[in-house]
Amino acid sequence: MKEAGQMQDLESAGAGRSVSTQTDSMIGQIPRLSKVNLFTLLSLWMELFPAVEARRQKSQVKKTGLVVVKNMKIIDLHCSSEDLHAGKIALIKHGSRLKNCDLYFSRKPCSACLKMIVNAGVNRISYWPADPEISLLSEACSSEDAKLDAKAVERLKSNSRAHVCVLLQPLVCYMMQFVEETSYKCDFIQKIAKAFPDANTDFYSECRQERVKEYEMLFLISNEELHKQILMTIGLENLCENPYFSNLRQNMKDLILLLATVASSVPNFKHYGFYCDNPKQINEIHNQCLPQEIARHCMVQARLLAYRTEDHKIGVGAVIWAERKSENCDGTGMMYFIGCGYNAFPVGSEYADFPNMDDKQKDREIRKFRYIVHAEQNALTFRCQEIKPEEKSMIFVTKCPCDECVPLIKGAGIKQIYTGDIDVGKKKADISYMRFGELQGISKFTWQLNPSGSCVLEQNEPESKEKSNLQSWHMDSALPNELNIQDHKDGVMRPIPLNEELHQNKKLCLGNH
Ligand SMILES: O=c1ccn([C@H]2C[C@H](O)[C@@H](COP(=O)(O)OP(=O)(O)OP(=O)(O)O)O2)c(=O)[nH]1
Repeated sequence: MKEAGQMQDLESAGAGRSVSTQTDSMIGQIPRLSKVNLFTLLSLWMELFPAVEARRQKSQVKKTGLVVVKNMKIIDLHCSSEDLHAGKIALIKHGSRLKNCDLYFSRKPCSACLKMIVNAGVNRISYWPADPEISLLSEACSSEDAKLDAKAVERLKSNSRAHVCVLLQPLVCYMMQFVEETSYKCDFIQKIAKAFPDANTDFYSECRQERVKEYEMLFLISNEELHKQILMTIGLENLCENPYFSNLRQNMKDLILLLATVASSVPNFKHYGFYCDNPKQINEIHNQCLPQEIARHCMVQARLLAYRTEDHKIGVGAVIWAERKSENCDGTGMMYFIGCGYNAFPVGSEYADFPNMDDKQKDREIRKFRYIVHAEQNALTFRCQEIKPEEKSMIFVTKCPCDECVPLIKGAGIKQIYTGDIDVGKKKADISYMRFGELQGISKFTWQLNPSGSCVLEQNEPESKEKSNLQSWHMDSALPNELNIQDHKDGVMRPIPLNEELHQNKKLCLGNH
């Protein structure tokens, strides 16, 4: 089997650890997402980065997400824009620094991208085995150009030093169950569940189901025969036979389900979102909240990272982004990636090198707190870009930053924190969360009901669908009966009566991808 054989264990390759896959993927009691699957999931998720411009709907070129990895560390996240494919964006951004990098694409890249990235000396190109970037689906299927492109890609592949392959690993035992449980239990869902105890619909399951459907449409070819045809055209004929084909589809379905589950844990529900408690702050430009869809998108990235934790009790993920003053060539608009991390013991350590008990343990020497590196600390340490003081930089953390991390975030010059506030004000034996509440000089956006719109929301109102216009900035300073939407393009404030908005948004929304 040419490519299925490449579904190998990559954990130890470059990861600096000699532990076996099973030990590594089952730290203590909780299952762990493999790095390869994390990169793949993030590439799919980047394809869904909320569009800042009109999508290429009619074009045969599909939007593509891309994760750039060096030494098994994520160094950038991209998504194609109106003008540029993801591979070309990576080339523009990194040039020959792509040498020896591994690239994870949400679709097999077209020949125009492939020839450049191969030429830059990349080490490996992994892609999701469904419809490629130059689509072979629908009427376009018969397009001569699409088939020619697929052939050219094969030729480039066979003559290149880079390894062009499909890397999908089966999830470890109980991974899916664990992701389902932790997603449901996470702060974002629980806060809503507590506020609406009588809600007669299980909004979380509804969210999840809708997302599963949506992502299956996008990332899985429902007709198996058509899928086989596409695999044959893109040089994966060896995967068309069973059991390889059914295994491949099962792995794809599992990853789609996992992505949908994590994505629904930061739901687009009523007027819940990341809001600032201090309305005075938001008039300053550096303090203005991101569009909620983008904030949720980045928080889901952080939540995915948390499934790589080495703490057997709680996973924490953090991702840092910044906003340039002008448009970027990337499909992420003005946003660009700075770094990411999760809570883990120091790099190079082996499982069992360090104590891992929590503060309920009487013996202080065997507690984890002096050894585990926090998600924010890893994101700052392994960042691949400088944090520029003149730019709006922001960190998304799945858990409220603790007292050890708050001064680090501030000292690094990060302007905004997006997080939950479940532990705020808590003082535990070895870790406390007192400083976040008192923190000044950084805007804090915590998960809550929009403070300016909450007064008119009734418990049994239809769920609200957020406006998908990402060129609008939601402003917290709205009058009680209306939400002010600022058109970011022309700077004009356009008030939308809340009633009208609710009327437009009857259906529970799972995001507007
Ligand atoms: O800003 C932070 C705070 C904590 N952590 C990580 C470090 C450690 O791995 C875990 C500790 O979390 P918690 O405070 O919830 O302690 P616990 O002992 O795991 O849980 P609890 O005492 O709530 O039962 O979270 C971070 O990554 N960033």
